[in-house]
Amino acid sequence: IDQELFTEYKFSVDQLMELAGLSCATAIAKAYPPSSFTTSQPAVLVVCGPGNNGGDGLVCARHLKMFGYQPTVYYPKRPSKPLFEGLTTQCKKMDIPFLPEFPSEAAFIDELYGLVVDAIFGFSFKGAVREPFGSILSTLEHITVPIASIDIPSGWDVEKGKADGLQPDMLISLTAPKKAAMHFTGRYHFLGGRFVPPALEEKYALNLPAYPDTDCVLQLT
Ligand SMILES: NC(=O)C1=CN([C@@H]2O[C@H](COP(=O)(O)OP(=O)(O)OC[C@H]3O[C@@H](n4cnc5c(N)ncnc54)[C@H](OP(=O)(O)O)[C@@H]3O)[C@@H](O)[C@H]2O)[C@@H](O)CC1
Ligand SMILES: [K+]
Repeated sequence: IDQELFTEYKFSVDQLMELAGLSCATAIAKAYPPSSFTTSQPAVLVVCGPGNNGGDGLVCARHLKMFGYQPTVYYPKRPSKPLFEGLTTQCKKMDIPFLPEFPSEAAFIDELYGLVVDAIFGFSFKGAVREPFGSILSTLEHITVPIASIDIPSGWDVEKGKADGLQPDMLISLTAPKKAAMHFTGRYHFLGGRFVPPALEEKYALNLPAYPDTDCVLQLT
């Protein structure tokens, strides 16, 4: 589906990433309004990985800032591609800080942020987690503030999940929930990425639920 959107339907990655990231920020704003934060500011740590899932995270951070949150980004592995360089510059010009190092202890994250956005890996993740993401995920497994995972909880097998892995409070499935979403036990499951043309939805019998009105997200649970 991903391939066809680009090759046959002629969407660019930037277009879909913008809609995906906007969906994520919108879903977060619905589940965790700024008033629900116990930190003095609605501070959010957005952890971005090296692929398109990380790109969704950068777009999400920019929209969160627009919505009145205080996002901070951690982006340790930055591909030298115009798309990611552009998204990084856009965030910096929105005064979104980039952390030079990941907090060494889970307690530091709990103290400074009210929410963590997991934009590390999406549907192309496979095999054993390589550094620096192994240590980052180990720290995230010990935080107590909620985690909102974009598309798939990072470190999970895309189909089978990971019983002893990250247990996010929120999952924002993009386009359609992946098989691992069956193992999600957090409080909020949203569907986002309202950009699948009906013909494509039909071809793959996606059977997507209807989005309400003009909303770009739909709460599933
Ligand atoms: N149409 C759609 O559906 C849309 C999808 N979108 C989004 O794109 C996401 C898919 O993005 P994607 O394909 O770029 O890959 P993604 O999952 O981010 O990760 C790959 C990166 O991780 C790395 N890596 C892999 N395994 C690893 C390991 N074990 N340990 C360490 N590193 C590992 C791998 O590195 P490499 O193997 O190349 O070194 C590569 O750099 C999708 O989930 C959704 O969020 C939207 O943006 C737009 C519309
Ligand atoms: K993720």
